[in-house]
Amino acid sequence: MVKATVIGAAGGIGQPLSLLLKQSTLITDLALYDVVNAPGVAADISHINTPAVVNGYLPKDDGLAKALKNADIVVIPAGVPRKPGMTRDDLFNINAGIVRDIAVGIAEHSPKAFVLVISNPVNSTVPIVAEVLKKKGVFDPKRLFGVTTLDIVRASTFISEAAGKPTESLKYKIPVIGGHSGVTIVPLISQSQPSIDVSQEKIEQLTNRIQFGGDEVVKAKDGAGSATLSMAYAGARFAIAVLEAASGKKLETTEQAYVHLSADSNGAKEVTSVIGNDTPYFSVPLELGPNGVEKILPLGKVNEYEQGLIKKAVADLGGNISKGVAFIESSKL
Ligand SMILES: NC(=O)C1=CN([C@@H]2O[C@H](COP(=O)(O)OP(=O)(O)OC[C@H]3O[C@@H](n4cnc5c(N)ncnc54)[C@H](O)[C@@H]3O)[C@@H](O)[C@H]2O)C=CC1
Ligand SMILES: O=C([O-])CC(=O)C(=O)O
Repeated sequence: MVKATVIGAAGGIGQPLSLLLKQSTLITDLALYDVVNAPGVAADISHINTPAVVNGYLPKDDGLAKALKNADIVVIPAGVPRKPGMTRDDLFNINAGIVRDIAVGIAEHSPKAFVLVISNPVNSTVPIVAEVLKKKGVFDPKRLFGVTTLDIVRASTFISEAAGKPTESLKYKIPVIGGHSGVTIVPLISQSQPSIDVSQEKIEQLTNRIQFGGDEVVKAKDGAGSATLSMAYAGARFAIAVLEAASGKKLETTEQAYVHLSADSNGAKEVTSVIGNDTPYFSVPLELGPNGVEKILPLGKVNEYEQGLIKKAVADLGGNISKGVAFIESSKL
């Protein structure tokens, strides 16, 4: 029996993400929570003839507690998205409090769940969840993930296009490390598998496109929000990978996420030998297993250009992380 809970399930990401999770036969209980319309989304999705039993919850009648109770995995796409001209950090003022309150619910009702944070700014919302769980004495760094899968999905798409092989995008694996906003997103294009043979100028253009891919969608949606469908795809892919690994399956692809490096102190040593000791959180390639992070995998060979990108990412991440930590320090929990 596997219970998956989506918090923010009626939103632009939440609805298609819930739909994709309902397609997974690994999930037997799908709990959909939102401050609006969750029962409607649940009623709709519940008619699909896959195994998961679907229930929708609103805040009334202890809905959050019921949605979270005994969850094995909690996916959080709750909160506001960007409009043109905004950075992800501009979402902090609204989303920090939303994510904090959800984390309090997780600490109380599903402290052993895998927690997947989608709400932006991920660089800060993951530390917020961690600090709440620490305060409540239930933090396990192996089970907390900031979802950065969309960055690796974009990298595969853009790089296969640049290689002239857009129909083979699924084959293209490019590690994307760091955080999840602007220059904190660091694609390691030199490690692309299969490799691509393009000029340094093209590599720099591709790097910029991967770093600012979210802005492309925000601009195209013109005030109607940010990426929702590609994010639902990426979020479902990562959630299902976590569940498959938890069930003992050996995964064929390496997933990545923004984790606290204490999730695997041995693996972290190799990572910090490349990125330094100035950030406790970083998106890294992971081996997932029954308890979540089994291993933080080596970053591999990084060239001088990428080393420069890492330096900028680490510098920016520091402020994002301490802002999240300070928010919980000043919150009454
Ligand atoms: N990690 C990533 O790669 C990505 C993250 N995002 C982020 O995901 C978040 C959600 O984006 P969208 O789905 O487009 O927004 P949306 O506005 O369409 O949906 C958000 C949902 O959250 C709900 N919500 C608000 N407060 C809540 C609370 N306290 N508890 C439960 N639900 C609550 C809303 O009612 C709404 O249904 C945004 O912060 C966005 O920036 C978006 C794309 C990619
Ligand atoms: O750009 C945004 O605000 C949403 C997001 O995180 C992404 O699409 O990567």
